[in-house]
Amino acid sequence: MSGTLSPIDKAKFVAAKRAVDYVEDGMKVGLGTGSTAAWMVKCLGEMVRNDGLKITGVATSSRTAELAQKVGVPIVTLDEAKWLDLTIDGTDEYDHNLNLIKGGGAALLMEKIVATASDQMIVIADLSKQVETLGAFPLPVEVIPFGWQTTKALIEETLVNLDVLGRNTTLRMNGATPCITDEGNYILDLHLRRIGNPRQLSLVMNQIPGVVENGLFIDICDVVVIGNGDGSVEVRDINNGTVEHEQIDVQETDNLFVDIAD
Ligand SMILES: O=C(CO)[C@H](O)[C@H](O)COP(=O)(O)O
Repeated sequence: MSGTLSPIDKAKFVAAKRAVDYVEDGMKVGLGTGSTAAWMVKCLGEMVRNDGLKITGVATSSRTAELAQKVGVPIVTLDEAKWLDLTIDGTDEYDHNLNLIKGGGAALLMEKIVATASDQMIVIADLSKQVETLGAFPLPVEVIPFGWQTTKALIEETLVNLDVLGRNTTLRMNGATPCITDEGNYILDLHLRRIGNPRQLSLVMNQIPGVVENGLFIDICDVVVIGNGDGSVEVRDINNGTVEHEQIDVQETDNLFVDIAD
């Protein structure tokens, strides 16, 4: 399989492969959403099936729950698990403080609830997600469908007084109809270009009636594992300030996932 992996898929795969080293027998693990997180779920499935790893997963979306079931990772609800040892998830952007923009896959609400209910959050990414300042990726904001245009107008009005460059806000579509999240809400994408004060923006957004949650993850992520197309990974731990480099042997995993689609 390694021969068929594009450099970007290899980068995502090796990040996932390194991140699952954090998972130990008996852990309750939050399972993120997206193409990078899907590699992590497949890696965990392989560990459950082949190595007898015993874990309980909590999925951050219906998509991830389906994949977990397919690869053999047992799933419970967050209410059943109550508190998690670890969450591993992808991201759309991360900065030097490991603050994030998430929600490109419309799962930000469940992702934030699950990550916040975890002792540790590990983000898996490739270098294209690294930014000096958050905001080039449009900030997803989950809103209640009722009165969404009023909520959108309020958000745009509020942005005038905040440290951002852009104010254009668009309703995320799925073809001809609005994109609906797993919780039955809409997503507004805020094209801010540069977010000067992510902490303030996050707090202010969540004060607006109709806003359920925003995609800024502030002080939630502990570790980022950055994968590269050559199979190398960098592991940055924000709490102890360490940076480690490793090479992942992709050949060992040949044909692991050939029968498993996302
Ligand atoms: O936040 C997310 C989903 O809501 C994803 O983690 C984020 O969009 C990254 O996805 P990918 O790994 O496919 O680039």
